[in-house]
Amino acid sequence: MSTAPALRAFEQPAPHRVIRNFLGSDLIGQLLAHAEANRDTFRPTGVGDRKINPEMRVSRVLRDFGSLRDALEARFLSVMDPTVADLRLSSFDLGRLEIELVAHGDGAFYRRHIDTRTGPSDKTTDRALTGVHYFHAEPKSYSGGELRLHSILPPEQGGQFLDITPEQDMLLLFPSWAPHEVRPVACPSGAFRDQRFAINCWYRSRRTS
Ligand SMILES: O=C(O)CCC(=O)C(=O)O
Ligand SMILES: [Fe+2]
Repeated sequence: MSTAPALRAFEQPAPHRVIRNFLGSDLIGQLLAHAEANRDTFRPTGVGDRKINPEMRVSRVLRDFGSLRDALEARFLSVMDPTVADLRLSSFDLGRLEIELVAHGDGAFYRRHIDTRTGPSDKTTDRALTGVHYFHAEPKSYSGGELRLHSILPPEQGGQFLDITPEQDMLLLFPSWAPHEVRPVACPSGAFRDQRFAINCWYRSRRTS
């Protein structure tokens, strides 16, 4: 099928940016310890207003970062403006950061979605920019779990995708409207500490009307 030139951008995966060595090994160590100490507090993740839907999403989430929250928020905030410029996104007025820690164990996944539609409803802000920061215990003991970044157009209409493999201490940023998915994870040991950990950070834009 031939696509009108104006639609070609919709065949490409959305713009994205990768920042390596984002938090440093000290903070990674503290995050792993925090995750392990709170392993029983992780809850099944939901979609939309936290509705659990195991056809769509399987993983567990912790929203309490304890004493690590301030350092994490400062770090995520520091890359917002350069990322908006780098990805040529429309600038927005930050309402708040939404952060959570997600553990994907053996068989976990998240099917294709856009983050502007899957978050909790909030009358004053909307998710504008998504950051996903990956970390894991060494040696890395899971495989799969690639972040698949899709184009706006589906594959039947010429849409393409790109798989990004999570690396230790890597931050991936993309616009929250970009369709994406988490490919299934294999974590054969079954140990909690071997799971695929990711901090989701949504930069929420204040609504103007
Ligand atoms: O863990 C990831 O790579 C992305 C997770 C995600 O898409 C989400 O929680 O909305
Ligand atoms: Fe997402």
